[in-house]
Amino acid sequence: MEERNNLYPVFLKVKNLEILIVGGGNVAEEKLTFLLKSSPDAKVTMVSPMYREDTIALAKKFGIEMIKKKYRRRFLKGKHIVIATTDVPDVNVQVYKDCRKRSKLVNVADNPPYCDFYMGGIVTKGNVKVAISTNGKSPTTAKRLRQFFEEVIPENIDDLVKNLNEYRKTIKGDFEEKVETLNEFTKGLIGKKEVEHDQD
Ligand SMILES: C[C@@]1(CC(=O)O)C2=NC(=C\c3[nH]c(c(CCC(=O)O)c3CC(=O)O)Cc3[nH]c(c(CC(=O)O)c3CCC(=O)O)/C=C3\N/C(=C\2)[C@@H](CCC(=O)O)[C@]3(C)CC(=O)O)/[C@H]1CCC(=O)O
Ligand SMILES: NC(=O)c1ccc[n+]([C@@H]2O[C@H](COP(=O)([O-])OP(=O)(O)OC[C@H]3O[C@@H](n4cnc5c(N)ncnc54)[C@H](O)[C@@H]3O)[C@@H](O)[C@H]2O)c1
Repeated sequence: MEERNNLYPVFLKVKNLEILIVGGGNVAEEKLTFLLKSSPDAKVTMVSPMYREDTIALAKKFGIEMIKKKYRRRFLKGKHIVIATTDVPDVNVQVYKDCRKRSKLVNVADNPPYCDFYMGGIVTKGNVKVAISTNGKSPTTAKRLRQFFEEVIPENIDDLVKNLNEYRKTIKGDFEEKVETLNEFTKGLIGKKEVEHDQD
């Protein structure tokens, strides 16, 4: 069987979730930067005895709580998602074990066997978001694809979404009729006159 990405993507309301980042170095800063780029309203706490200057500035800007201590199990309390980024492999593995034991989602950054989930390449255009994964095989490809889609997805894609959202409210009929009307109306968008499987 050919290899295939079986990961299931979800779009988390991180505004309502508690995220903990363990560590405050380069990797922590990279993960935090991309998290906040996608989701500036994410609720994040960091725990680390040392932070980079730029990380402190970023944390201040986005209201992120910073605890200046070494990781302890008790810092997991109330957290839903945990990202471990320290330069001490044993600490990262301990975070992983502590989280698994408590059924918390955990990602040891850049360490696929110790990840319940992977961070993705993310493109946001208004209400539209595209997330990219290479199944952990090539983060560089995820980054390049992200850059590609940032270029090709038109800035005004959000106008279309908003217009269709308004139009959708005005359509009469039952659910099936509405679906049919919306599908008919948007056929041209994918550049084909005939769409064979309209529900796909
Ligand atoms: C997408 C992105 C999101 C983010 O970080 O938020 C992300 N990595 C990014 C960049 C990036 N990371 C690395 C490089 C250097 C080039 C290289 O080494 O390849 C570059 C590129 C660069 O910086 O140019 C180093 C690296 N990363 C991982 C490993 C281990 C391994 O591959 O085995 C190593 C080697 C460590 C070592 O050598 O020791 C692993 C993971 N990195 C992932 C995500 C997950 C898989 C995502 C997927 O399924 O594709 C996964 C599995 C786990 C995770 O961390 O979640 C972000 C781009 C964001 C953007 O630009 O939009
Ligand atoms: N820098 C990179 O781009 C890169 C790329 C691939 C892999 N890595 C690996 O990832 C790891 C982290 O790299 P980095 O560049 O972020 O390191 P770093 O030295 O910049 O940061 C490590 C951070 O972990 C914190 N830390 C150490 N012990 C801790 C503990 N007990 N509890 C909480 N925090 C603790 C430190 O205070 C520091 O903030 C390293 O093992 C490195 O080899 C780094």
